[in-house]
Amino acid sequence: VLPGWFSEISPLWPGEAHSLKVEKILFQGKSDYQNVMVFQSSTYGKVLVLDGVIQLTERDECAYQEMIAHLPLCSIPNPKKVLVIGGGDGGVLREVSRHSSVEQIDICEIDKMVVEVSKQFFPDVAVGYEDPRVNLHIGDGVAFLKNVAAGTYDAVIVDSSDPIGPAQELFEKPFFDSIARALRPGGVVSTQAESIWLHMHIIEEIVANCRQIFKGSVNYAWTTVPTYPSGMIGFMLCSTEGPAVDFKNPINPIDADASHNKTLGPMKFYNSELHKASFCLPSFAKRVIESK
Ligand SMILES: NCCCN[C@H]1CC[C@H](N)CC1
Repeated sequence: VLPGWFSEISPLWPGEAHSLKVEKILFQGKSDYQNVMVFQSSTYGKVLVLDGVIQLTERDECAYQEMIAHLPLCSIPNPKKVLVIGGGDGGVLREVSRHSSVEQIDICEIDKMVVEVSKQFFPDVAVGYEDPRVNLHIGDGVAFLKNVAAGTYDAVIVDSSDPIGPAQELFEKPFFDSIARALRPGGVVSTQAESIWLHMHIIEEIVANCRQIFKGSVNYAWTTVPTYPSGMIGFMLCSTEGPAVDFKNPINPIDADASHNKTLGPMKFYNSELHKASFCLPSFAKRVIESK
């Protein structure tokens, strides 16, 4: 390791490693599930790292949190009940809370240390927990979904880390089955779906599973996140059988003047044009994803 630099080395992106200059290590701990670290970077603000993998930086977290939340929620009229699996840093909660139609936001995060560390070091991200509609459950998302009554949610957002470690089973078919069961007809799911530059095989398998399970529509969208491997990351956007959902046509714009948007400040990344553009794919990815 170069003095003063953090490099993100992982078997999930062999032969490459994004690096950030480190000013100061702010926290290092080991939870029941993973190593947790926070450092002050020179140019991306504070950085949250789990098992050596960058989860978010203050400078570019907006891209991921806003897109994973607003791509599904702006595609259906009046989302009321939303479930977040993972997302312990609170950033997705912050974005979901911008939707005034939402009445209930359940979140199931397996690692309590992630919640506590985010509240301590990333207050502008963990602000999502301050919304009275939020109900925090600490536990395994797989078990949580087994106890959810069928058809409960309008939207489920799976803000997971990578399929290595605690999040492994959040990429497998039984989990997608349990999401489909928890959604109402025409309900939507948005999941972290890795990078077309690095994980085309993982994406191919996820798309094949989703096509079997989600009989509405199945789409892959993407965004740029400079500090994620390959500088981008994608999402699966799927809907269950029922009222048709056209993810590429954001029918439910965010109520920009809603009171909670005053406390949260304006969005930094998401907008309706970018919503539409995010489903446009390079040919090598289109060939695989749209043929499945
Ligand atoms: N809410 C924080 C986002 C966590 N998402 C993942 C972190 C690890 C990355 N390699 C992929 C995205």
